[in-house]
Amino acid sequence: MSVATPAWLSLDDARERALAATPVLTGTETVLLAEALNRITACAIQAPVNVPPWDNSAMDGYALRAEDADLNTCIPVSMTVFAGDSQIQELARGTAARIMTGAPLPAGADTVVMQENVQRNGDDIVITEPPRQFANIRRKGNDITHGDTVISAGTRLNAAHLMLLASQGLDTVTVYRPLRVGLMVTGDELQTPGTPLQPGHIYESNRTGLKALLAPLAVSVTDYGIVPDDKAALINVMRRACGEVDMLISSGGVSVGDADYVKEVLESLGDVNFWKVAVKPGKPFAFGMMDNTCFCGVPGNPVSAYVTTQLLVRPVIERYQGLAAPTQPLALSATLTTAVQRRAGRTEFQRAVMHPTQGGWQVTPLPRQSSGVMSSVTQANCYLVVPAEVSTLDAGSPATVLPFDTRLTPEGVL
Ligand SMILES: Nc1nc2c(c(=O)[nH]1)N[C@H]1C(S)=C(S)[C@@H](COP(=O)(O)OP(=O)(O)OC[C@H]3O[C@@H](n4cnc5c(N)ncnc54)[C@H](O)[C@@H]3O)O[C@H]1N2
Ligand code: MOO
Repeated sequence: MSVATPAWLSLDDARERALAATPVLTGTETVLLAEALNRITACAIQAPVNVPPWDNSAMDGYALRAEDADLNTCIPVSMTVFAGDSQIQELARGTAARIMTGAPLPAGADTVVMQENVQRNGDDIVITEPPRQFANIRRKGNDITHGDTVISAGTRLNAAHLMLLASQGLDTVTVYRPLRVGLMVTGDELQTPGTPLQPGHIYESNRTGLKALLAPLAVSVTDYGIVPDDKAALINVMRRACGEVDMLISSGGVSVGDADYVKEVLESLGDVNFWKVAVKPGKPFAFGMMDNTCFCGVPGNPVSAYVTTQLLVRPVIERYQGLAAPTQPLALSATLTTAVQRRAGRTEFQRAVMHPTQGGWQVTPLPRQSSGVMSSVTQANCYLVVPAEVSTLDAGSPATVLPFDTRLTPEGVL
């Protein structure tokens, strides 16, 4: 008897299909560096100046000609140079200049001896360690040379990029305009936090989590609120979003229940590119286009919404924003402390705790993996990835883990 294969895309295929259908922003704007963190450069940036702009000292000490630096010989100190000094005289032959870190190197000097390697006797110095030519000198353009491409187009600007742009004397940068992302959740049972809970209701938490996941991506979010399980209401909000945002993320109502209308409404307003992905949690994820607005329908179960936003929505946002190279989660190998038994078929992202040992990382999946159990996401510090075709992983076998962060919460969160 043949077994029908489910019409689900693999996670990789789903991601590829979503990325292939996603447009790239064209609008750009010039913003102050102070407002540019996490924005994406719209063009390559060439260095307007050399860094450093001139040869300068890397140490507090004495600048001189290396050939004059005979050990145990008294060398007169003929001048002093501070950082910020200009119009510096040439260094007289056979003499040294007292020099501070960052001060321009006087013409003629070709080495700096740090003051710890010098004895100062009144107006003279005696060198106790022989200096190499060009030691302790930061050469003009050594860090960045005028005209170099310092940042390429499609780069998400981090703190280091902003520092580098500032070192170039720039106070603005041209970036893609913010991606306009709409967020809606659907469900008659959903109630805004901060109000007394009504019978049959639960507190709505997905918008809070998704907004936080989107925050580092520097998108501009329009909150379309809680939409009832009602086709007309969904059509109304989704049609409005079409004219207002580049991308709409909806949560809930995307499975097969009698009040799950999201996919049907997407079909009526645009095209469903795919629905259902072989991923756990997150199977009923839907992707499509409504005119030029990209649509991502994440499942309502909180963990499913959270995980699919990380796995599928984030790459789509990055592509749409103009990021040149999509980001990849850091994947490490860890040894399983306990066996994993499960039904094969979907790539599974289990909430787990990883910790360092002398032999490398170990990983322990958390006991509660239901997609409604958000508390285990807060207790985990990584996902344990179980490949789609695998039903058993033995204790002691290697497994792939995706740390939530580069700084892990220590063991003890359990
Ligand atoms: N017969 C089947 N039933 C279900 C299937 C299936 O294949 N066959 N798939 C299950 C899977 S897997 C998932 S995931 C869920 C997803 O369903 P929906 O996207 O339609 O989500 P809802 O039914 O609207 O909600 C599910 C669950 O999550 C709660 N929820 C929804 N939104 C929020 C929110 N914003 N904040 C907090 N909690 C939320 C909701 O109350 C439900 O308990 O379908 C399975 N069913
Ligand atoms: O795909 Mo669902 O997220 O397993 O509950």
